[in-house]
Amino acid sequence: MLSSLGMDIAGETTQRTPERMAAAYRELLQPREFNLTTFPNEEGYDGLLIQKDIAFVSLCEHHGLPFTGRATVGYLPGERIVGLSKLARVVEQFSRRFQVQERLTKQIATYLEQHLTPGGVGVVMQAEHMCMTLRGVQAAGTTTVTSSLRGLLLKDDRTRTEFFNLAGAGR
Ligand SMILES: Nc1nc2c(ncn2[C@@H]2O[C@H](COP(=O)(O)OP(=O)(O)OP(=O)(O)O)[C@@H](O)[C@H]2O)c(=O)[nH]1
Ligand SMILES: [Zn+2]
Repeated sequence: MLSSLGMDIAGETTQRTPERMAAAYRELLQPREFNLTTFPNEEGYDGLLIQKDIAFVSLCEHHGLPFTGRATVGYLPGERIVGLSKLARVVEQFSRRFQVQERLTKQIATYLEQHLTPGGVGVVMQAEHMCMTLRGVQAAGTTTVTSSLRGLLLKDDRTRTEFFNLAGAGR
């Protein structure tokens, strides 16, 4: 591919470029392993917990180009609470594969719903897709926003409003 694009892959600096490029893509497509550590909700915490601005990098399955942005993940605890770092690890787990943003957003919500059995889950993702900002339509600066809501965050107006207020506050 690089030769056909005009790169001299025999050059001293570029002879390992095909190999480096393959390794770079492998790295982007290889999430780190993790265990979803949970603890009993001993305090009976019944408020929303929201983690904002989790940076992620994914690859668009149409062009193999990155889309990057920030995720906000929240849940309403049931009998167990999750270790805080694990929310960002779940985002990484599903980001580091060929994706579309809609599927990525749903997969994170479904995973937390199934593994935490919480009162509700909410995921909001905003991203820049390089395939539409750097090439193609070249809509520089465009952000795509997706959301997936489960349980009370979907069904209960007050909880949903609180989630979006907290998710939107700050930056
Ligand atoms: N729904 C959705 N579409 C995406 C995502 N990432 C990229 N796309 C779109 O996938 C579409 C692929 O369209 P095609 O017409 O087959 O490809 P293309 O000729 O390269 O299209 P252009 O990008 O418009 O030049 C484009 O409109 C992309 O913007 C995503 O996460 N979700
Ligand atoms: Zn694309």
